[in-house]
Amino acid sequence: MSSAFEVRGGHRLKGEITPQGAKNEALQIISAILLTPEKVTISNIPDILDVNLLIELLSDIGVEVNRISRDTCEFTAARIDMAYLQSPEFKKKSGRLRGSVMIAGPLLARFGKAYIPKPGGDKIGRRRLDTHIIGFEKLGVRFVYDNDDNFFRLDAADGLKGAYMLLDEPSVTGTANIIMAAVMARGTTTIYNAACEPYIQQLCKMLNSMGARISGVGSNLITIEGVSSLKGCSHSMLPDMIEIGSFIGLAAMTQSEITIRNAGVEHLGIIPEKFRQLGIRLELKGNDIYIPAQESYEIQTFLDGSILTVYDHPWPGFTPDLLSIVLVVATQARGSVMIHQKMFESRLFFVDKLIDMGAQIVLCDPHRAVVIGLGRQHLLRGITMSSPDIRAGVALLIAALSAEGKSTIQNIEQIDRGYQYIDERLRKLGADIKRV
Ligand SMILES: CC(=O)N[C@H]1[C@@H](OP(=O)(O)OP(=O)(O)OC[C@H]2O[C@@H](n3ccc(=O)[nH]c3=O)[C@H](O)[C@@H]2O)O[C@H](CO)[C@@H](O)[C@@H]1O
Ligand SMILES: C=C(OP(=O)(O)O)C(=O)O
Repeated sequence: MSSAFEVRGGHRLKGEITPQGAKNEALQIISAILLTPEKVTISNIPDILDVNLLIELLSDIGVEVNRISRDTCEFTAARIDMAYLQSPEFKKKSGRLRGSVMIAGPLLARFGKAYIPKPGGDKIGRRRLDTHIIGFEKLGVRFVYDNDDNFFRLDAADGLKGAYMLLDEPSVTGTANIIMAAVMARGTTTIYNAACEPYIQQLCKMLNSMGARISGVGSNLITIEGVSSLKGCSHSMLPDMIEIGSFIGLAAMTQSEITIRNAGVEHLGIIPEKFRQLGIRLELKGNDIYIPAQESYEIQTFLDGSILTVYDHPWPGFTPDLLSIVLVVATQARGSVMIHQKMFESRLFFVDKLIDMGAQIVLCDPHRAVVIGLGRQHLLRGITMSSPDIRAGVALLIAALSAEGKSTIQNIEQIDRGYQYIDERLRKLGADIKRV
């Protein structure tokens, strides 16, 4: 696969686009198939690098994978090769994505053993696994950490036992991992300060349809009554809310009229409202989002007239995965906004590329940037740049599509990790983008 996008910007786009199935949900759901020896059918699977890698990893450890259509797979985890989990190939492969960490919970639940190599994913700051490991420990798991090759060996020789736990932080993958470990533990597990993103809600819905007994779904207090086994099920992924937010930003930045079809609007939480705070008009029409072509948009202030701050917060707050998009969209707004990325310390450094393109941004420190909107007084200039992480990559792509002239975006594997056939889909809206 080639590794750069060449974009000629400054064109208005028009048309309809349908979001892919949610990447971060898919990584949880596909890990959960390990909880049963029976067949599990998953649909609306996004065809993206991270998800394909996870499926490959499962197949390597013995899961039977039957792709019945482009977005639907049947998985049967009847026999698992536990020895493979200690091999160098496993360490290497799972080190290429973040989601691989979530096969540990189901393996502990079913086989009482698991191994976690240093996971991959975006290099956006420290990404500790403490919440996962401490949660497992509360369920009776012992762990050994090999410092030399960043490898956790987890063992629950006496089986898992339900427990009460108050998480140090509402980690998304940590909560998913602990829930999956606890579904077949003896007795009751209570997780307080649990993450409750739609990804987690969907996971719980799937597990309950497999026979699990989870209550409190959607809240930060989850109760799980252990059951002895789980059966097969069918599950369909929600539309990817991060892709939806990216398309809203794209429409505003390129003054385009775009309809996002089947956007699962009831699951978007505060996302539409945050884009409205930037002055973007959008209409929720049934399950679609219509964004009219807008000559300009003006960032709101707080009620007292002070400068708006957009910051990340665990669900139902605003997801950190859309802050890079909000930031890029603000560069062409009228008005100013402070972007405060509280969770990750290296996710704002990509602003230097936007500054090179002509944006007015002050990076105050690794967590905060002030954007002074250009209000379309002049367009950004196309440049050659490299995509540092998945969301910054798409933010740069949006900038390039709105910019004057040609841009080249390198390292687009980062974008392909999470956005399905993005060039092809954007071309259908009229974008001038090609892989080179
Ligand atoms: C595969 C997957 O699903 N990845 C998502 C998942 O990653 P992941 O599950 O790895 O992220 P976590 O929820 O564990 O935490 C992310 C970071 O935020 C920090 N933190 C977290 C909670 C909190 O209240 N305060 C705080 O500072 C953590 O220390 C960590 O550095 O959730 C992140 C946070 O929504 C998203 O960016 C990732 O896209
Ligand atoms: C940070 C992200 O992904 P990952 O956790 O897979 O690195 C993301 O999806 O924005």
